[in-house]
Amino acid sequence: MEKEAVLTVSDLSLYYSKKKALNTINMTFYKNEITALIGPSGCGKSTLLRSINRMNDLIPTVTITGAIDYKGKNIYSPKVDTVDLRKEIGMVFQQPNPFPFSIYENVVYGLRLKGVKDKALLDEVVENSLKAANIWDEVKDILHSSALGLSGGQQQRVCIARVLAVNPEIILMDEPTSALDPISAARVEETMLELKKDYTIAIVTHSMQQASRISDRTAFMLDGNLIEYNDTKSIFLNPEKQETSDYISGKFG
Ligand SMILES: Nc1ncnc2c1ncn2[C@@H]1O[C@H](COP(=O)(O)OP(=O)(O)OP(=O)(O)O)[C@@H](O)[C@H]1O
Repeated sequence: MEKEAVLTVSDLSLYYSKKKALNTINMTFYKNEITALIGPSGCGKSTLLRSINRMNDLIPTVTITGAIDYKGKNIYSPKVDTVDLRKEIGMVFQQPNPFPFSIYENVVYGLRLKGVKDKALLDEVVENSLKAANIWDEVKDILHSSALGLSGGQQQRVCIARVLAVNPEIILMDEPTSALDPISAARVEETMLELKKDYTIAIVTHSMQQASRISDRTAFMLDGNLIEYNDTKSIFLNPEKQETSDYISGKFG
């Protein structure tokens, strides 16, 4: 069955001042899939990921050409409200970044900003988001303790719950497990596999094992170019391009 496209990147180029970091990228992300972006350091993975919810707009030297179509609109159209966009296309970072508040307040942060006051509703969102992020059982009795008291892996799952609480469609994850120990990383990977039933996920990873374990599709990037994009099995078992083959066999990067 044809997969449903959620977001399409068309001829996207991005400069930091004069440095070209993305060169005419074309790719489509599909619903309920995990798409991995791989490639050596500096190839533009994080830049591409951050372009998908316009995080690069926060950098004054950035210029962008091309388009990213989401729900029939170019997200770079001046009419798009980036605050709303970043709720629909949420982001989880490499370093878990909980706010210095309770676990509960971390999860409801986005809803409080929207002015939601209904306690029963907030309680429900907290429970559902923490359950979906695979951490409810560990924190349900300490919801009002500081999130900073949790382990790194638990903090990362609370950050995932914070993203889920505002009901996103797409979750962008920039090396979400690289700061975690292997057991915590495995819990986050399990969480991602659960989440893809309801969400679409794009992940930047340095770990080819991680990409091959959890992603449905993999994009290999080099020097700002998208070299090859295919289902993950094909990329790892039968790459079409020599550069892809060299990278996955560890010849560089
Ligand atoms: N804020 C910035 N200002 C200027 N140049 C930047 C900025 N962010 C990234 N770059 C440059 O753009 C290029 C792509 O960087 P990017 O972080 O997207 O690569 P990456 O593949 O994610 O790397 P890594 O795997 O090391 O995180 C690099 O040459 C980097 O130095």
